[in-house]
Amino acid sequence: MDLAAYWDSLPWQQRDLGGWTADSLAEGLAAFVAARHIAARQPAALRSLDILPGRAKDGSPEAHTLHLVPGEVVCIVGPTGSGKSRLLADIECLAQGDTPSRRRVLVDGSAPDPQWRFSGEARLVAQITQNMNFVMDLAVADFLHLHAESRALEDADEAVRRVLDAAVAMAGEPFGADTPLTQLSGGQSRALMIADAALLSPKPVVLIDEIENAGVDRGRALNLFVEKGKIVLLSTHDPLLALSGHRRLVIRNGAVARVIEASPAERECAQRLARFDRSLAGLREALRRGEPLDEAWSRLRF
Ligand SMILES: Nc1ncnc2c1ncn2[C@@H]1O[C@H](COP(=O)(O)OP(=O)(O)OP(=O)(O)O)[C@@H](O)[C@H]1O
Repeated sequence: MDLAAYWDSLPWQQRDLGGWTADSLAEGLAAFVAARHIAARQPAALRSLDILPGRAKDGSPEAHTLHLVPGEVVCIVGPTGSGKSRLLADIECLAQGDTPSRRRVLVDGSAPDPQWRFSGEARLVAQITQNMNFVMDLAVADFLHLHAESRALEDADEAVRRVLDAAVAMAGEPFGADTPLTQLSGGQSRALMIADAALLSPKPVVLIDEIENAGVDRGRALNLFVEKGKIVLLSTHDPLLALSGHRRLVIRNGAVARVIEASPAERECAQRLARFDRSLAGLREALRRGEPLDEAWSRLRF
């Protein structure tokens, strides 16, 4: 039953409230409730996320405690099946010793408010995976407008334009405001999700599971999150992407086995690796254009 109908069902004497009509009072109350509800749903500015150690798959204790702060990109590496997605899932649900790993996640140093764990809107975490896709039958700009308006942004048009520009800059193939969401390629969809999560979503933590094959400019995507002060955790098998964070977690047998901070020597190696990667991308492009490999190879400068 809505508020106006409830008010109408009350005895007449109780409705005499100095000039308020049932409708205007119900409207006011509804606005008040909505405002409180929206305020309660907004995650406060996050200062830190701590991941307290749990147990490996064999039950042995995990050795590392992790302290993550806004603007930090943490990469997660490890063999297939080692537990990278489990770690992301623990963060996504703000685990409290109630997942197979028994990890606990603290928000600003304390156990999180249960509503941040269980209400979709109030969650602190946005997640982007290789398998995600849009199912709405809307044009890109209409979707972004809906999101901007639901966030009650003052200049929704400007916000939509910024997300669209960032998404197009990240995607290999350009697309426009009028492109239907369902016609975006995998890479374009991922680019739009990343730009939306970075620039429109209030969620302070972003989890990314394998975006490497999506045709997205990954360096640009990560910078967008860092500029917005998000905490980013990125699980990957791609060596260049694995080296792009401030820290790298090595997962083995279900537990964080090592935490590596990139040394200056490693950063230099990473730059050389990036040059190899560009050469390989050039070869790939030449093959796509139908060039013989030896001709493309002769232009390479390692
Ligand atoms: N600490 C743990 N305790 C118990 N089970 C675990 C633990 N860590 C991971 N697992 C389980 O091991 C299985 C494989 O883990 P997960 O899917 O996270 O691996 P992954 O590293 O993401 O693999 P891939 O690279 O193939 O995606 C899952 O069923 C997961 O729930």
